[in-house]
Amino acid sequence: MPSIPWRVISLISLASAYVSVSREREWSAWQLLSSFATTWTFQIVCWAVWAVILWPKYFSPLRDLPEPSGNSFLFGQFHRIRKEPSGIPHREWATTIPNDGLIRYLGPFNQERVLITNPKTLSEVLVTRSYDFVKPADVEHALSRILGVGLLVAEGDEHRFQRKKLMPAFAFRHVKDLYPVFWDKGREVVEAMAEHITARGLSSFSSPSEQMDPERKGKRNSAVIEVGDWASRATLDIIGVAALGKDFGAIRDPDTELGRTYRRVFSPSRQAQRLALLTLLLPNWLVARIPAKHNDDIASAAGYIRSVCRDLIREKREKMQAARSGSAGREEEKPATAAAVAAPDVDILSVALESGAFSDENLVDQLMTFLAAGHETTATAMTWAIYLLARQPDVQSRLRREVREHLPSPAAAAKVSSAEIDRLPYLNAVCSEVLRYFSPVPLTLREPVPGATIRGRRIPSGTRIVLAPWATNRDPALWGEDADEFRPERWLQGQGQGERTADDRDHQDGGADGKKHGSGGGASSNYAFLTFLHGPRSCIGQAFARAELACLLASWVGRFEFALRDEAERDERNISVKGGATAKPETGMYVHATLVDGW
Ligand code: HEM
Repeated sequence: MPSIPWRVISLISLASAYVSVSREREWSAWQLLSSFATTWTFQIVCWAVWAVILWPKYFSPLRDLPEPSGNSFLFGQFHRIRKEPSGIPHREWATTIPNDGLIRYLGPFNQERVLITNPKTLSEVLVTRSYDFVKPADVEHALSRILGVGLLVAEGDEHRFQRKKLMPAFAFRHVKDLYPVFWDKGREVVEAMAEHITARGLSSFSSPSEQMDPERKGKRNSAVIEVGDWASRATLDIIGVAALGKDFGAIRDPDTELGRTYRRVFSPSRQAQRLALLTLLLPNWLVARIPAKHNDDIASAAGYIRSVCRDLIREKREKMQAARSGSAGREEEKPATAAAVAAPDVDILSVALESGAFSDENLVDQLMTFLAAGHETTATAMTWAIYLLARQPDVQSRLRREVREHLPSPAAAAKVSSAEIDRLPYLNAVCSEVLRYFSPVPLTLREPVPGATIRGRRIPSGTRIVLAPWATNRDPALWGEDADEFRPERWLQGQGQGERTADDRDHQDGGADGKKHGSGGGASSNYAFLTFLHGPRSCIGQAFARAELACLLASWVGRFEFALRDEAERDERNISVKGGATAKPETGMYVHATLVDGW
């Protein structure tokens, strides 16, 4: 749907109102206003009929594309999209509607969306013409209110510049230094969970005699936990230490001011969703100024986190200057936590500061971006990982055996290096399969710049381009008939046994710089795995996220056995999934966690 030409409509209305009242000998401001309002309303109605009914049905150059049936008159497939988790209808359409890489469907007010379904069209949108497809204006506006113009929001040359300067901080040769940070935080969260489990296990026995009963002793080591909460606390601390050099302390205390403020900014409320819907009708700047609680909250909470980032940058600059001038820094300036000690100045902020390419304010934007992009994504991957392992105990046991055989127990307080994690084939296969099977980001959107084409077909401005990992990652045409099975073994087939070098890692499938795409998992194309996208706008944190997930998963599975609390959830269709930027269980993921001795 072409976007509403607010300015043109308002200008025409003003001109027409002026002409009509100026013919009168005497006229009042009220007459001018009412003439303006009448012309304005008339034009909006004409525009609406054109854009909502005539354009998509009779004039759009996309109207001959295959599309799902059962459109509502004004809302296309919107009711279904709203009712089902993001990506599920797309998965069905991609596999059931014959298509040549493009499927059109209609959204609210018959806005046109184009789902990109095959490797040829994906490669065009993501790699060869990547800069012709930008973030939709409303998405960009919502993000930039909080994040400023960081890497996630920047477009064109600004994006190219930022990406080039930040790449060294996310290249594997730097990420490998962060493995000990990931492992340390894995150890910390495992310890905290173990304490929680033993306390909960005990409290479920009411009398002291019950607590002493040896038959019930085993049960003291078991409790129901909500995986998402623990995962989210662990990944918040990790992104804090690894990106900012600041420990949020969320594992120890989930209710710190910073933690609470962070949740206010980054967890969308119902009101946020309603305001987002309003942007379909009103300009973004106007919606942002509506005096609603959400708008106030966002402004104050984002302001607070930005001020914390500013302080961190200042401290870090001072510390670096002191180090350069030969001073080791005063005792009280030294990092407080074990994790921070393990990572003196390997955090991403330090590397970005060293590059000298960013102003302090732009560095704040980048830090906000890493907090937004790198926290809930990995926490969501952990949540699904534990669910899938609880559902498939054979996979879980095999993984536990591998971990216990090759890695030190968290109790040993030993350091773990990248080489130790990366040489565990089953751990890496399980992580890849989790990321394929339940991609944390179910879908993402783009809009064409004027004149953009896909496979020679002009894509009108305002059309939404939909990239759906939840569809592509499970497409049998790309993965084979077992696409809908969680089968880590697919990543072991034909795997070279040699250890990968830093160069290999930087250029792996969908590599952080998007140069080269090696296929894996037995898929027929490199583009079959869409979790981190591909090309210049692929996830820059891919190597970081994979390493973090592997370390967390290894420490959790080594220490605990997980089993489903609710057997009905064995069928994933019984789990209601919350929409938003990441797709996770709506009411949390509750599992039985039992401490396993001997490690
Ligand atoms: C499993 C975890 C993760 C997943 C599934 C994931 C997925 C993605 C996806 C799909 C995008 C593209 C979004 C779009 O353009 O529409 C993206 C971009 C990005 N991600 Fe990640 N991400 C993960 C972890 C991380 C981490 C840990 C960081 C940082 C430490 C990070 C930083 C970024 C940044 C900065 C971008 C913007 C890149 C650009 O536009 O050049 N991500 N991520």
